[in-house]
Amino acid sequence: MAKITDTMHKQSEPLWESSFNHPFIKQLSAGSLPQQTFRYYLKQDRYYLENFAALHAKIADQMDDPDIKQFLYAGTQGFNDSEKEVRTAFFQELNITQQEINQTEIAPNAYSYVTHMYHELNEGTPSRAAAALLPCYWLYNEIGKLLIKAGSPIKVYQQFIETYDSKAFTNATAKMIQIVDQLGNEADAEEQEQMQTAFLRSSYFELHFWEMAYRHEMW
Ligand SMILES: Cc1ncc(C[n+]2csc(CCO)c2C)c(N)n1
Repeated sequence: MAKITDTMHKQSEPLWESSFNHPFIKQLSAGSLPQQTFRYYLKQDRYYLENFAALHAKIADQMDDPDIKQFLYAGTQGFNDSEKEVRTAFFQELNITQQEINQTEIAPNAYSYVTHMYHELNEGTPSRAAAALLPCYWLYNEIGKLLIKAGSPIKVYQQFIETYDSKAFTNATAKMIQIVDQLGNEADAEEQEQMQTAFLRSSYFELHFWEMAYRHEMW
């Protein structure tokens, strides 16, 4: 039987291609991305990351498999220990203060993406929610691998790229793919389709996250 993640990857290909070719990504690599745009991205991403981390634990609570549970709980912990630390360093380098973070109004796409993930868990199933988390790992890992070859002349942009090409992150992505495949195998046909839809929608929101930052999207 074909792996559900292969189907998901294929279905999302046009959206992912648009992410790879988005001016935000192109300019991040070239070093021409305005710092204001990156600052905007980081402030919105803070909201996303906090919810993303919290969701790992909420999904883990509802999983039966002890390995999956452990990986997801570690995801919450890992975010709190490492990803947040990397971002704190970025905030310092770009002079983003706590006050500025507190005053950031959450933009439409960041709000919609987070709401979508909660919807998949609260109105759907833990397997659908896990599928909604996967593009976050997988797309960023593919972007990291694509961009690392050329790198970026701007230090923070280079550090950003390196985070997503790292061995630890590549391993976490592989594990998350394996988890979604296992959950896909255990799901019936209807839930498999819903998992694919959750993945596709997250891929859409990932693409629009770049667009949101690039256009400084507001309500
Ligand atoms: C919108 C958005 N999507 C994906 C990521 C990447 N990301 C966030 S948490 C995490 C798991 C490991 O820490 C990964 C890969 C991001 N930062 N922002």
